[in-house]
Amino acid sequence: MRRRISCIAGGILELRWLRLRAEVGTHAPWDEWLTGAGNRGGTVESAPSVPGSGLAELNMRRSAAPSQLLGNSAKKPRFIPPGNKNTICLEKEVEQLGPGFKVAEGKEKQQSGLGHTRALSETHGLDVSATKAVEFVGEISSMEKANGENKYKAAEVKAVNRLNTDPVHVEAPEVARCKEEQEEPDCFTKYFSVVWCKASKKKHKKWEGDAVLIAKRKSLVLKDMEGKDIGKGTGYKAKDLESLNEGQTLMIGGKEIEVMGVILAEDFKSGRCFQSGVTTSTTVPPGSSQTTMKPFCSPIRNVYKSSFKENLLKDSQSYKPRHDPNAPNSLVMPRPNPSHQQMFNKAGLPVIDVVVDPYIVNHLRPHQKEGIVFLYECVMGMRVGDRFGAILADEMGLGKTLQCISLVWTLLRQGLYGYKPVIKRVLIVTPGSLVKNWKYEFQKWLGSERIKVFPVDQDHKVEEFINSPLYSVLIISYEMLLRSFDLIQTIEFNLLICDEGHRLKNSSIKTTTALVNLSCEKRIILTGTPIQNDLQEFYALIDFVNPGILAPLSTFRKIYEEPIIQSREPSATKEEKELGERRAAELTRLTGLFILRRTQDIINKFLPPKKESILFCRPTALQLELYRKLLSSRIVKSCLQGVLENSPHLICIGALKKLCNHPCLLFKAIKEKECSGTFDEHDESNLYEGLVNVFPQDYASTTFAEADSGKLQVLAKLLTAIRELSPAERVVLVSNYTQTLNILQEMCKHYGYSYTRLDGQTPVSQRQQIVDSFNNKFSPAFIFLLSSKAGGVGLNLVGASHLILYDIDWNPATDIQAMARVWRDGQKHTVRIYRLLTTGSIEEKIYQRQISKQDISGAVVDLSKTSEHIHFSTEELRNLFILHEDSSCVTHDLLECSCMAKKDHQNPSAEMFSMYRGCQLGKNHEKPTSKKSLSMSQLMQWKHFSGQHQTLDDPFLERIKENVTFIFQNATNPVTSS
Ligand SMILES: Nc1ncnc2c1ncn2[C@@H]1O[C@H](COP(=O)(O)OP(=O)(O)OP(=O)(O)O)[C@@H](O)[C@H]1O
Ligand SMILES: [Mg+2]
Repeated sequence: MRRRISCIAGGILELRWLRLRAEVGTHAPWDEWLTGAGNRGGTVESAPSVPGSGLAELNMRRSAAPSQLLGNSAKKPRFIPPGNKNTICLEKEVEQLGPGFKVAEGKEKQQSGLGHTRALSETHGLDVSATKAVEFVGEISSMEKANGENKYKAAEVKAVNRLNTDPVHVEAPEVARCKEEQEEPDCFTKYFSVVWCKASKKKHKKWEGDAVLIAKRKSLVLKDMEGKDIGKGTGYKAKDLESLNEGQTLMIGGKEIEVMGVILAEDFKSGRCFQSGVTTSTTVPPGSSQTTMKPFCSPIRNVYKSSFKENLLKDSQSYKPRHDPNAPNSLVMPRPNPSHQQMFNKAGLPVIDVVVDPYIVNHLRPHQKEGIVFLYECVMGMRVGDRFGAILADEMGLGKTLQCISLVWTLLRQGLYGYKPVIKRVLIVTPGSLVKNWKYEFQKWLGSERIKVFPVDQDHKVEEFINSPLYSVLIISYEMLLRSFDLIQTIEFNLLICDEGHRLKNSSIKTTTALVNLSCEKRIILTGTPIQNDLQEFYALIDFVNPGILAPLSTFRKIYEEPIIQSREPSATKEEKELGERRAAELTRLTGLFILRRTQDIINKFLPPKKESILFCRPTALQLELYRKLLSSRIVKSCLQGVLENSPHLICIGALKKLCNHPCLLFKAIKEKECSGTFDEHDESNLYEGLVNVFPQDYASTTFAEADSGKLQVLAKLLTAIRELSPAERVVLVSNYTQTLNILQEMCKHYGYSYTRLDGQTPVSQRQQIVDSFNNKFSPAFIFLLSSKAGGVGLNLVGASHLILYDIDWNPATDIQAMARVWRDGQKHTVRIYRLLTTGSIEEKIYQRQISKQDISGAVVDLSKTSEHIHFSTEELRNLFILHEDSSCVTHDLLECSCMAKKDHQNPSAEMFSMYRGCQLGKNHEKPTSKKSLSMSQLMQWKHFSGQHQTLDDPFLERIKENVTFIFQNATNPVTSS
């Protein structure tokens, strides 16, 4: 339910925040949570009992190995002696849904209006009226045998006898008919929901999946949730199989299973029992054995009907979580506080520990465990009252996907109050190139038996998801979502995950408005680059996940945006600065309750070494001449005089960037303009005037000419070096431009390098396949050509260990995104990243701007903008439109470092280098904590040297130094040898 705060005046808004603060104040502060103080983050070893709830500690229900139940007969699942008559009825149900089915209906009718005990006694009466407890032999429950089975049986027999004499027991006519049919003992089929794992003697079982067990006469068939046979066995005693009941374990085909509940024949036939979540919902708590007689729909609701409730609460001892909360390394979700219970557990159902499946927990990194707890608290409304949204903004590669998968799996299978799972259906919206990756990750972490997810593509339409009972997770691209929105709207989703969700920063785009209209209140945005633009975009993301939490936009702008922006102006007064900082701090604090961001540093220790080099490439003579000519054009001059109407400066910037990549791109643009024949004063043709004469007479844009571009020369040599020095390693080659990728592709052909390519033109359906086959170690492709704009986000390209960024984007996030594709979990080799910049050109200026903008770290937003939106002052343009021909690195010149004068800084170690006080811009103690948000002062701490030095300790750089004027280099997780 969307709730908007209708505060219009700032004062009211402040009041609202005060209230919010007060609500929030009941929780541990965010930083405390993160650091684990306040006992909130990470593994919760011993969940506190719920004060005032009147509920005792609840026992685990599903995951416990049978051995854990022994020694306390009260905790044991009840042993219900086999009832031949009943099984004959079931057989009828199976065979024809005839009399037996009627029995079920009739019984249901009888039960309604009766109390739990009475209903139970009827069931038992039906089961046992002509029998007594039987021995339980064969493979079944050998562990139970070994641990005082007799006592167990005795208790059960007693219970059964008591039930047999229950005076309220009345036989329905159908029951009598069952009794008559008792004479055919061997003929029955029963269905059970079970969990299974490979047979082992371990105390703490790790169940590997749900399954359906079919018991027919003396044989068993085990089917996974996709309906595939995963185990078979014969030679059991029919009476043992007939009497199978919840909590009992047995072996089948090398697998151990535990029975979770009985499935109606009808549910098996309709396939509903294979539907995700059904195993939980068709299973009733220990102590009740009436499942077989209940219609499928809403069994949980029936179980918790008010007539039952009291009994169940009293019987809370017999409730147990799906997984053992006390098992070593268990990840238990925080218990709700009393106010949460008051709000969300009006029925007073038992509070059950929610425990993440140990199958997945064992793979989780510490930060991922914290992330799962965080997400859980957010979507359960435990962090901010009545809000259920979260933004997981971990830096790239920290495994946001796995954290979400863990959450989804937990919520689909477990309930906090009673057994009803928290969610039933999940919608994951993601960029097209990642749809298959999500499916792959689900499989990677949960195997194929546990859950079936449905990725939408050309061949698999949303209708199929709607019509099939098998799926609980729909994965769809943003584009496809819009196309199928009418259908999507008809599905009730309980959790919405928007991967790379920063695209929702614009609240007026179709995708955002469509998603906002979905009536799903648990919403998660995943993004590695959360706020690329301004505070309004930040607001849009917040408002998407937690509608209304920040008050109306107009108020937000007055209270936050304006003071914060004002405080950053050079002309800001002391008071303005102070106000802006305080507002920013408050905004950070407030939003920090449901935004979690961890930097890549936290997984560095799990990753192999990374070496990052910024290579300043010497421009060719042709590039220099063209560059000069461009700068002397009338259009550039008018820009410098402040004539910026129609954005002529963007045309100039575009031309200079093309030239830096390769002169042929400029040549092509000139020719195209000539052909189009249009002309006006601020037009490109004005810029290109006379330029064509600078090109050689026979110049052709179609021919690949390595010698014309400084960066291309460096690239070609670098690839040759990689091929020779590390023939088994592969390269990702990134550009922001399709035309540049075409040139790089030509170069691959020229050198005979096998390559693969992913850009905006690549059909979405093929993207994951391209990525997968490249990552395969047997892939023949040496190079992966990647358009960072099209496919930079989210991809895992760990098949490569070298990544070359051929050009630079205004937005540092784009480049950081691209660079993170290779140095991530799963990478086995030392990673080498190279950024190519043309010395003295606009590329250096863009780079400087990138890193100086990242200096604004710590503020609530990174105010760097995408190129079209950047506002340039005339002063900035003047700086941008200068060519520094006589510098080997303008960026280094800016650092005012003394090393160039001394010429003795080649190859100092990072530590040694920090001793050169003359090289430090900042003070030593201001060393930044995150290497990711590189600033000018941090750059100073990188190793840096001119390409002229005689020996470089890097064999790859050694090969290219002739074409490189300067190098900055940084190593993370360095090893002693390069
Ligand atoms: N605990 C883990 N152990 C091993 N590998 C992991 C772990 N967590 C994640 N991974 C792997 O790390 C890679 C990166 O994870 P993922 O794609 O989820 O990152 P991300 O946070 O979504 O990054 P991005 O912002 O780039 O999309 C994947 O191949 C994933 O399978
Ligand atoms: Mg991702």
